[in-house]
Amino acid sequence: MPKWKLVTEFSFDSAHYIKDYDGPCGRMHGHTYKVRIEVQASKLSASQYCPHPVMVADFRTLRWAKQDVTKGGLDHCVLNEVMPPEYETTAEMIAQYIYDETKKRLTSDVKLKVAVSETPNSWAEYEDD
Ligand SMILES: Nc1nc2c(c(=O)[nH]1)N=C([C@H](O)[C@H](O)COP(=O)(O)OP(=O)(O)OP(=O)(O)O)CN2
Ligand SMILES: [Zn+2]
Repeated sequence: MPKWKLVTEFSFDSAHYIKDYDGPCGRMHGHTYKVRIEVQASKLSASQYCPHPVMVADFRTLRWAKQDVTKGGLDHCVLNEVMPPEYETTAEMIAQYIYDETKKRLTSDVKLKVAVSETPNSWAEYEDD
């Protein structure tokens, strides 16, 4: 069976604090978050921007979180104020949030994986099989 895999990486700058964290991460501070999104599918589809079945998913769609918060993304915001309260602002749950929001924008056959990094040496990855 044919299979396509797309990978896109982007960053955004935002502030956050981890609620009830005993240490500096409990105070408001900022990161340049790095995000890596991988999608896989065995067929191509039309998209929001292109009516022909020529893409797994449009890179523009996958990169929604890179946009300024006033345009629906996560750039230049306080994540605790923008993400729904059921998500804590750990790298784990930011990855989960980006996964959940990205999944809504994709066709159901597309397999998705999201990784988030707050600092150069640490990554959290989320997928849901
Ligand atoms: N599993 C997780 N652990 C931590 C998270 C997280 O999201 N998931 N987040 C934090 C803090 O947000 C913090 O900003 C990161 O702190 P830290 O790892 O200490 O980063 P530093 O670059 O300051 O690390 P140094 O080792 O001091 O250079 C903490 N943990
Ligand atoms: Zn932090």
